[in-house]
Amino acid sequence: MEGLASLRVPFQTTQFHSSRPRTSILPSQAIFFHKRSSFSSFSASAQVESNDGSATVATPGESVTEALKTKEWEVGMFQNEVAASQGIRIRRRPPSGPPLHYVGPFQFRLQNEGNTPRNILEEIVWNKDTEVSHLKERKPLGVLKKALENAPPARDFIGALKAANERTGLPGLIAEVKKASPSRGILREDFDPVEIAKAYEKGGAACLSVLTDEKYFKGSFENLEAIRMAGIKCPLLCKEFIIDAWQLYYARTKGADAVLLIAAVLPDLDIKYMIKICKLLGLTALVEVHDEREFDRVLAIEGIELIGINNRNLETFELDISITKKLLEGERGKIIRERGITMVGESGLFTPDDIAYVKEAGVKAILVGESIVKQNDPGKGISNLFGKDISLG
Ligand SMILES: O=C(O)c1ccccc1NCC(=O)[C@H](O)[C@H](O)COP(=O)(O)O
Repeated sequence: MEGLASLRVPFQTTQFHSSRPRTSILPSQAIFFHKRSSFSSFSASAQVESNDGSATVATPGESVTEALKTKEWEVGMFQNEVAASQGIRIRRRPPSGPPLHYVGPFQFRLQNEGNTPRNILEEIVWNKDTEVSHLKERKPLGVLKKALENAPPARDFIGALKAANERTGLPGLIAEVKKASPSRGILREDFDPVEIAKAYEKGGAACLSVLTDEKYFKGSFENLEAIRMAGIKCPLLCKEFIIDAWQLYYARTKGADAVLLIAAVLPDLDIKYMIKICKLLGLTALVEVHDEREFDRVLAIEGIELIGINNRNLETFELDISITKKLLEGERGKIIRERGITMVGESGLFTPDDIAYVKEAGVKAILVGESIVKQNDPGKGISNLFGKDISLG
């Protein structure tokens, strides 16, 4: 789509690319502008049928493209309302609406509280929404379904974690291939994803987590594909911000064996629907929670086999590994044991004491990035983390 720019840069992530004079901008406001497509000159009233079969009416002066954008925004607003009713604070779309104003070839939007993300997770989700809609245009679902025929077979992610847990008596390790993160910046300058993946596997990792988000984590689907094609045997988690079922198909075509579904972002119906699609594709869903409310929502969903407790608050970056313990105490821990759900402790794990602490809390697996990816030898980083060599020898 069009180039998006902002004068006030939220979280220092968007860039200004315009030669447009800045004098017309109010001091506390910013402007998003887009180059208008050739469709924009079409101004007669028109009706178009959208994906859900309903019709969108373009009023006089409004192009079909603009009308569709408005419709898309309305759907987003409905999603925001459903999500909010489930305690989800992340808004799927900016609530103050799509771009409104046209001058010459540019489309303007005043930046205000309603269209500025409230935290980094919301910013990531809004960007992902735009990114995915562009990708979908390039590779529609039909094309992906065809590509699935050539995808490598999916491997047993939970089976690998359980086997490692039985072999070592310690939580099975999902080792994360991550170059950077919003909370920590660049973690490793000399980043060779395949070399890191090989070192992790040699060091005793049961599974690998590969960041595919480019903008915030400097990851890529090329990394995921390259690791899969390099002969790595560990099952691979596609660590992505999933907001659309299309991404599940895409991840599978790139060699993923598992995907992450974040309860702080996805309403219950989305999680239920995506779990069904995952089963259809042979993908394992790691459903991530951070607090009691999210955990209870997820426990009420049928067919959940793998739940991660993220010790990092993705809105504030605050890390607290006692969250894993708190959520697994009492009735919830009992339900987990009765149902045989595999629990994963995620984020902020650095020492053998941390591992002992979350193991004691009841996790059978851990997801670790920073503490091992930063080591010169990430394989050695694994022995340091566990306080002993857990490789197959
Ligand atoms: O890590 C971040 O800054 C972050 C920000 C926004 C959304 C997600 C984020 N991280 C994802 C993760 O939770 C971690 O990559 C993963 O659990 C490993 O954590 P760590 O061992 O602390 O690197």
